Amino acid sequence: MTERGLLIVLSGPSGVGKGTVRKAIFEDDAVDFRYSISATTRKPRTGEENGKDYFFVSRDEFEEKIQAGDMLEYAEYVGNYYGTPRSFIEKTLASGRDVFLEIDVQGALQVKAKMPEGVYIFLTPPDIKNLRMRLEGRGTDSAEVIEKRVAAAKDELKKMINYNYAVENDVVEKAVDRIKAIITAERLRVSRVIDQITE
Ligand SMILES: Nc1ncnc2c1ncn2[C@@H]1O[C@H](COP(=O)(O)OP(=O)(O)OP(=O)(O)O)[C@@H](O)[C@H]1O
Ligand SMILES: Nc1nc2c(ncn2[C@@H]2O[C@H](COP(=O)(O)O)[C@@H](O)[C@H]2O)c(=O)[nH]1
Repeated sequence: MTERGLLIVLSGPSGVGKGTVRKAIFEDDAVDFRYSISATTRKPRTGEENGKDYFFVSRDEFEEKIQAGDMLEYAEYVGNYYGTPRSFIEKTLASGRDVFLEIDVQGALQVKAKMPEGVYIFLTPPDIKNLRMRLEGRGTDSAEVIEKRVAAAKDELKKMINYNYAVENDVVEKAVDRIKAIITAERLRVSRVIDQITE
């Protein structure tokens, strides 16, 4: 029987640097896990590609997918739907490959309730002031949306306790190394547990 892949969930407030850190992790050729592309009703930002950054869909399409049970989890965040397509996750894990999700806190906690065996990592900013500066510096959101994202972040930080790990994103390279170390340790732990069961 094929050993199931490991589910790795990177989460945390908007603007903390999840995408930046995830892209840096995937630049490493030795990384062999698959990235789960989310669906969203948000409009693409300059440079974003359908099927690469997100599957960009209409609200009607998204709601049809919810009704059909096609979403492993979904959340409405600052006026748009975001969700994780279920079939990719199930097929990839069943084939023995590890899957990496980068999703918001509401979604991560939904996945954790369904798949507690996953590895749940909360990426945290040095502080809220720094988070706001990152959102402003990114230059992709209006002042109004930034206020909403910062307000959401204050609630999300309180949910850090529900994760297996908290990683500070003070310096991107350091955060990347910390996350890689967690994944290496978790893979070893899971394979050793399976060895003991099958001994
Ligand atoms: N360690 C860091 N130090 C300083 N700036 C950072 C750091 N990590 C990321 N940034 C910057 O912060 C901004 C937000 O990063 P990013 O878009 O990766 O966040 P995110 O958590 O993926 O946001 P969202 O959830 O909204 O997609 C970007 O401009 C990025 O370059
Ligand atoms: N619950 C989910 N949240 C997701 C998913 N994909 C992305 N996100 C999170 O949404 C916010 C906003 O993203 P942005 O691209 O508009 O800045 C951010 O926290 C993302 O991590 C998902 O599939 N499910």
